[in-house]
Amino acid sequence: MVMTGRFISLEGGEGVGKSTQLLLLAEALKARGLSVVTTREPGGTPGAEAIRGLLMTGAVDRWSPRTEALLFAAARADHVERVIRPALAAGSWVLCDRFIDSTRAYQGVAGGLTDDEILALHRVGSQGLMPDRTLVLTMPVAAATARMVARDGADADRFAARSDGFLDRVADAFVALAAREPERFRLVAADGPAEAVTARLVAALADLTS
Ligand SMILES: Nc1ncnc2c1ncn2[C@@H]1O[C@H](COP(=O)(O)OP(=O)(O)O)[C@@H](O)[C@H]1O
Ligand SMILES: Cc1cn([C@H]2C[C@H](O)[C@@H](COP(=O)(O)OP(=O)(O)O)O2)c(=O)[nH]c1=O
Repeated sequence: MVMTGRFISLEGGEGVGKSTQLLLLAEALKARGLSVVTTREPGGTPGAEAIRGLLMTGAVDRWSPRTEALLFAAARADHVERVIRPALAAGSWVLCDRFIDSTRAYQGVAGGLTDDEILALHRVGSQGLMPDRTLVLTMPVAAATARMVARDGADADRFAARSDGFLDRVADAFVALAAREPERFRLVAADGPAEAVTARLVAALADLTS
């Protein structure tokens, strides 16, 4: 009998180190003999990557938060159906760079939709699939923005043009979501060397790996 895998999402604002840590955490889990699939949102399938292209390019006001929420939900539905559920069913752990809590933070708390509206879209699109553990990387917005500017330079996407106030609301939203669901969430400090952050993330999964 194949054991069902665990579904882990990595969350936090831009530049906190999610993409970096996704790869390092995958290596750490593989070293423990686990089968690991890494993926990201928006994206993870050809269809969802096409929707990502619509979301990430163009003027900041190209889409309203309500339309964005629908596009993210549609991309997520394809990703869940074609990649995440099959991988979990096959016994793999799935590490996902952002998931539903990004929609709750960006389009919800910062964008003005209610949490109920976003969770309703998630029920329709993805049958309400929730991660087993959500790891939120936390660091001051200014420090994360500095990392992001160093990474992207002139290639910044639509979302990178958001005001500091918007990014502060996003960061606060993740902390508030974590406080409401302490079983699922862990807040993990994102400062210091990458290897130190990975060790904190592994520790935050200890109850799932034992
Ligand atoms: N622990 C760290 N210390 C210093 N720089 C880091 C660290 N982790 C990631 N970076 C760098 O910061 C930038 C943003 O990291 P990235 O993983 O792309 O973040 P995110 O996916 O959250 O936007 C990248 O240039 C990355 O190399
Ligand atoms: C998944 C998701 C992402 N986003 C935003 C957050 C990011 O600004 C952008 C793309 O995410 P991402 O590629 O992870 O950007 P970064 O590496 O800079 O963190 O999309 C939402 O607004 N809602 C969502 O549901």
